[in-house]
Amino acid sequence: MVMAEKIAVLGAGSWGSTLANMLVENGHSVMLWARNQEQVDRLNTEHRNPEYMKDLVYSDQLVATTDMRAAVKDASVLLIVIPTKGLRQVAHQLDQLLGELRQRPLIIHATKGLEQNTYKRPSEMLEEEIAPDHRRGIVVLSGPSHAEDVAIKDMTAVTAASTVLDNAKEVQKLFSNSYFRVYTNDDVIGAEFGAALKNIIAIGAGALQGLGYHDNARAALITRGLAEIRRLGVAFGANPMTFIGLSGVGDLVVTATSKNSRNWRAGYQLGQGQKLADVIQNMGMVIEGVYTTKAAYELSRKRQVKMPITEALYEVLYSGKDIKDAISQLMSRDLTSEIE
Ligand SMILES: NC(=O)C1=CN([C@@H]2O[C@H](COP(=O)(O)OP(=O)(O)OC[C@H]3O[C@@H](n4cnc5c(N)ncnc54)[C@H](OP(=O)(O)O)[C@@H]3O)[C@@H](O)[C@H]2O)C=CC1
Ligand SMILES: O=C(CO)COP(=O)(O)O
Repeated sequence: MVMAEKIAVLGAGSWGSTLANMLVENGHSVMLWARNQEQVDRLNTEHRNPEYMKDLVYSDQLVATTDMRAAVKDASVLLIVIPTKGLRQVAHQLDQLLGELRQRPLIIHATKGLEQNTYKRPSEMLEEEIAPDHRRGIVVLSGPSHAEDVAIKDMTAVTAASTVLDNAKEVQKLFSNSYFRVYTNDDVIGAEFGAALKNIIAIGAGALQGLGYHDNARAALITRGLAEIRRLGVAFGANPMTFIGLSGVGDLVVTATSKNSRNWRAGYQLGQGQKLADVIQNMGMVIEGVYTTKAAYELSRKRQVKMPITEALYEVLYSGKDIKDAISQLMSRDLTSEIE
């Protein structure tokens, strides 16, 4: 039997609201923080989230609020599910609150990306913004987990990664249930690089499908995509084994093969000839891979790590290169060995 905790979930989009609902069903007392009052009112009265996960009827035990202080007060655990772009600012606000409230919760995040210009991973941003005496530890929750599947209680397995294994084990106990199984890992760097970079490959996989390519092309992209994800991660100290785990190949496969993936769908629409600006505007949810492609491309050049697929996608997204030309160029590079 798991001890019931007071948990604050910051970020009420597709993933934050789904996880908040699951944590309520796991027996915890959960407050979900969002910045939109109408969204909060509808969550509290109709138990629906107007813009995200529209088919999900949320538990009537889930309490939403726009007051971050009320959400965080007395919470022993905080789960942050804010897109990469907004993470630092929310973490900064949170740090001030935790100082005032004199609290030191365990901080979990489920954000998948790299910060623009600094190339920081989410846990690095959290470490920089939240003072050590305002937190017990930081844990990454990652892995193949579309909110759509978790909302219908489909079988899901993910990773809780922390340099302090006891913290990862705590998260494992809080989140695991009959359909959601959490494994632990001590490789935060690998978990975060896997999570961020798989979105680039998912856009590529969607684009291939949009262009009419088939199974062999997708398998090639996923496999060679994993090779460059691992290359960059290992250059920053990741354990290579992490990339054959849930937060590596697991998340890559789910995202690069599913219509539930926002990144895959974005790629598909690009492959069908839509403009990037229209794709972003019409998605209505974050497409992390668009921004991660830029950060990863710049980082790979800085570190001199070869990432040909990321580079090709960067040129398509940011320099207006035709996708078909990018594919021809990728296929006509010097022939090389698979194993480095
Ligand atoms: N969706 C999924 O299945 C999964 C997503 N993830 C990751 O989780 C993160 C969130 O994704 P997801 O929930 O899908 O995204 P959505 O686009 O569905 O929702 C984003 C949420 O974050 C809020 N938000 C954005 N910026 C800020 C900010 N500056 N301050 C406060 N709130 C903000 C939005 O609020 P508002 O509505 O007011 O704009 C919204 O509630 C991403 O990094 C994603 O990669 C990880 C695993 C699975
Ligand atoms: O990270 C995810 C699943 O594990 C969600 O991916 P998308 O953001 O592409 O939907």
